[in-house]
Amino acid sequence: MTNQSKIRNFSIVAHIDHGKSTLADRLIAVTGGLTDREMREQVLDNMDIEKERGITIKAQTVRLEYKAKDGEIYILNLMDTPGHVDFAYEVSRSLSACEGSILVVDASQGVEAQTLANVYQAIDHDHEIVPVLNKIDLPAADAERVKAQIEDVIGLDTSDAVECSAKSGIGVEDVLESIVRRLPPPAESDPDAPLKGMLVDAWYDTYMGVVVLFRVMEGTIKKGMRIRTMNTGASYTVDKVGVFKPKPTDVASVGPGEVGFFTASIKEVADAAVGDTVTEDKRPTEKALPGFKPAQPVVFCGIFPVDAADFDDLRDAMGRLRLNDASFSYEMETSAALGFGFRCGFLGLLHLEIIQERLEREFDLDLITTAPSVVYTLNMRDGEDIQLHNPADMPDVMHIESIQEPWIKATIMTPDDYLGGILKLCQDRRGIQTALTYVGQRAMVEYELPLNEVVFDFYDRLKSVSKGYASFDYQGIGLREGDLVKMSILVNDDPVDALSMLVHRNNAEGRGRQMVERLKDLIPRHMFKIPVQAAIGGRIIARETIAAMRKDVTAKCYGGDASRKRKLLDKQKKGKKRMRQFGKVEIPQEAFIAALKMDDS
Ligand SMILES: Nc1nc2c(ncn2[C@@H]2O[C@H](COP(=O)(O)OP(=O)(O)OP(=O)(O)O)[C@@H](O)[C@H]2O)c(=O)[nH]1
Repeated sequence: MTNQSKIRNFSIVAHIDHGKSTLADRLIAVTGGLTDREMREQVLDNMDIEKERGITIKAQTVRLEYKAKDGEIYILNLMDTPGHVDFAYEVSRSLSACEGSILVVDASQGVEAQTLANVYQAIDHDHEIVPVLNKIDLPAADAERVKAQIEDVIGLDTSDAVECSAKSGIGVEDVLESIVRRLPPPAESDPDAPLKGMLVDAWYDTYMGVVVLFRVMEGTIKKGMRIRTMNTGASYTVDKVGVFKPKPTDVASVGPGEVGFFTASIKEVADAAVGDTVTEDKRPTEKALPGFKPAQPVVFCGIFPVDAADFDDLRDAMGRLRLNDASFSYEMETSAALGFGFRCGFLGLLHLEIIQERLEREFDLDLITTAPSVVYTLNMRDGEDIQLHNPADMPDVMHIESIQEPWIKATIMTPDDYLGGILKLCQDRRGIQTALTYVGQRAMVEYELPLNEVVFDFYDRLKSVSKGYASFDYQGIGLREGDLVKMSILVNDDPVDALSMLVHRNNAEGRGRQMVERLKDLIPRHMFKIPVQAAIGGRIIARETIAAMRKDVTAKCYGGDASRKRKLLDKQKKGKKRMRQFGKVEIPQEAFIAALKMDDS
C-alpha cells in the first residue's frame, strides 16, 4: 500500500486548446521514461484498440510514478476533466476526487471564459492551484502579461507560477516538482477502516463489462470483496481491481487516498450512479458521502429516421450510445409530420451535435433533427405544473396561467474590437447585461439570457461576429416567467409539428417572417401553388407563396434520349432520399435545419 503522504491527486483545468492534452501526454511520457517515439507508439496502440472495439476508451485517469528531486517516489493520479461547458457537471465530479489542480493558461492567449469557469470550480472544491503558463516557446508568448491577468481576474498568486512548453518539453519537470511540493496529499486515513469510496465514473467496456472508476476515502478495496453501493443499495462481488498506467493494470488492492477501477459484474452503467458511496457489504461505513445530483438534460429535440424502415436501427444505435452516456436520454415520439422517432435530451448543444454526428457516422443513419428546445414549466390554471419538453405537446393556452423558462448567466471574453457586435447579439436575444470589465485589451462581459435564445445558433453567431476570438461559458440561474407563445408553421395549410416552437411574443412576428421566407426558398416547387404560413393560435402572422412549377422537368428531354431521361429521374430520386412527405408537399431535410438558423443582421 502506498504511503499516503506520497500521493497527489490532481486535475488539469484549462480553456479549450490551451494544451491540456499535450501536457497530460508529456507528463505520462516523462514519468514513464518514454521517448517521443515510444509515446507515439503507445498512443497509437490505444487508438487501434479503440478502433477494434468500436468504442471510445475514456481516458479517465492515469497513475504516474515520479521520482522527485528529494529522492522520493510519488504516486500522481491525474484525473481527466472534459473542457466544454456542456460537461461542467463531469468536471465537478472529477475535481471532487482530487486535492489540487494545475491551471493551464496559454501564454500567448491569456485567460479565456472557460479558464475562469473551470478554475472557479476548482476553487469551489477547495483545491490548491498551481498556475502553469504553457506555450512559452511561441514568439507571441508573454508570460508576464498573462500572470498579471491571472492575478487581476482570478486573484491567484502567480509568484510561483511555472512556465513551460508542453510541446517542446521545456519546464515539464518543473510542473512535476510543483505538483509534488505545492499540492497537498490526501487527508491521512485508516486503511483498515470500513471501506468508503466515491464512485467517480462508470462506462461500458466490451471486454471488461461495466468498469467503475473510484476514489478511496477510507479503508481498502480488494479483489473478491463483497461491496455495496449505498444509495442504490445493490451489492456485488469485486472481480478485478486495477489502476490505469495508462493501460489498465491489475493490482491486489487500492487503499486510502488512491484512485483506481474495479469491475464487479454490474449489468448496466445506469446501475453505477456517479457520486454514490461504495462500501463493504458486511461492514458498511457509517455515513455516505454527500453525492451528486444527476446531470439533467437541458436541451431536447426530436430525432427521426429519414427512411421509416431505419427506425429499429435507430433505436438500437441509441441504446448503444446510452450504454456509455447516462446523461443522454431518449424516448419514443410520434410526429404527424415525421412519423416514428425519438424525443432526446442532452446536456447542451455540443452534446446534441456529438450524439447526432455519431448516429449518422458510426451507425450510418440518415436523420432529421427538429428544432432544439429547452424545458419549459407550465403553471396550469388548475394548479398543476407541467414540464414541456416538446413545443408540439403544448396544451391549449386557455388552461395555462403562466410559462417559466430557464435562464443562464453567460460570461463572454472578447478582444475590444468585437464588443459592439457581441453586445448587439446578446441584446437581440433578450439579454440583460450585468457586468462589463476590462482585462488588458480584452473585455469581459456578463449577460443573463434565456436559454431558449442560446440553443439555436448563439455559438455560431458569436463566432462569426468575433471572427472566432470570443470565448463563452454559461451556467444555469433558474427559471423566470416569460411571455411566450407557440408559433406553428403551416405548409399547404397543414401544420408541420416538427417546426413548431415557443418564442417570445415580441419576437414572434420577426421570427415567423424569417421562417416562412426561408422555407419559401428551401421547399422545391410543386405542380401547384403552396402557401407557407406562420401562425400563433388561429392568427396568421406571416405568409409566403411558392409558385407552381411551370413545366415537367423531363419535358426538355423530348422523350428522345431515354437514358438521359432515366438519369434525370434517378438523380431526382436520390435527391428525394432526404425529403419528407407532408400531405402533398415534399420538404427537404435542409429546410428543417436552415429554417431554424436565425440571422440577426
Ligand atoms: N507551440 C506550442 N503549441 C502547443 C503547446 N502545447 C499544446 N500546443 C498545441 O496547442 C493545440 C491544442 O493543444 P491540446 O493539448 O489539444 O489542447 P487541449 O487544451 O487539450 O484542448 P482540448 O482537448 O480541445 O480541450 C495543439 O495543436 C497543440 O499541439 C506548446 O507548449 N507550444
